[in-house]
Amino acid sequence: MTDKKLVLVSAVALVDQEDRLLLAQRPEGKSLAGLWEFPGGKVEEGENPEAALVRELKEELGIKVDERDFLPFTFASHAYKDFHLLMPVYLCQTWEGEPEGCEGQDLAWVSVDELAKYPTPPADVRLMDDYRRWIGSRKCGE
Ligand SMILES: Nc1nc2c([nH]c(=O)n2[C@H]2C[C@H](O)[C@@H](COP(=O)(O)OP(=O)(O)OP(=O)(O)O)O2)c(=O)[nH]1
Ligand SMILES: [Mg+2]
Repeated sequence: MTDKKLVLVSAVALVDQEDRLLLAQRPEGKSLAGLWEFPGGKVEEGENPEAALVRELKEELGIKVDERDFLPFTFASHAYKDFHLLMPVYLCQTWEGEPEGCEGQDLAWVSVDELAKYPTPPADVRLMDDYRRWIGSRKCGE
């Protein structure tokens, strides 16, 4: 049992044609500042996770995505000190526009070999392993 508040966050593994993953650095002043995360954010009241992600990617990265291009990929269920995070992560390889850090956040397109250089929030450690496995299995199938 837990009395922690459940926080629902939608996030994306945005992967380009060279198999690079887009990571965003959490800005100063926010929790977990400086760590590299999957772009996304909190699902608001009355929103579903896919609609929230479409909105967040427009706000944070300035790109247009179609929720039909979101493939359910993995999720985090992680106990932070003050809340419990539930975060579905979708895979998306199609979008319109060039991602920019619209909220002043730094962005990085990261190949799987470089991933270890980008420290992530604690909840993301296992997700990065899922991503490594996915890229690995794709490369074998080529
Ligand atoms: N977007 C995202 N959030 C993550 C990841 N890993 C992780 O622990 N989180 C946590 C950090 C925050 O506690 C929460 C996301 O909240 P946020 O502050 O970014 O939400 P938001 O974009 O809606 O921003 P705000 O309007 O609330 O400021 O989820 C991740 O990979 N991506
Ligand atoms: Mg966010």
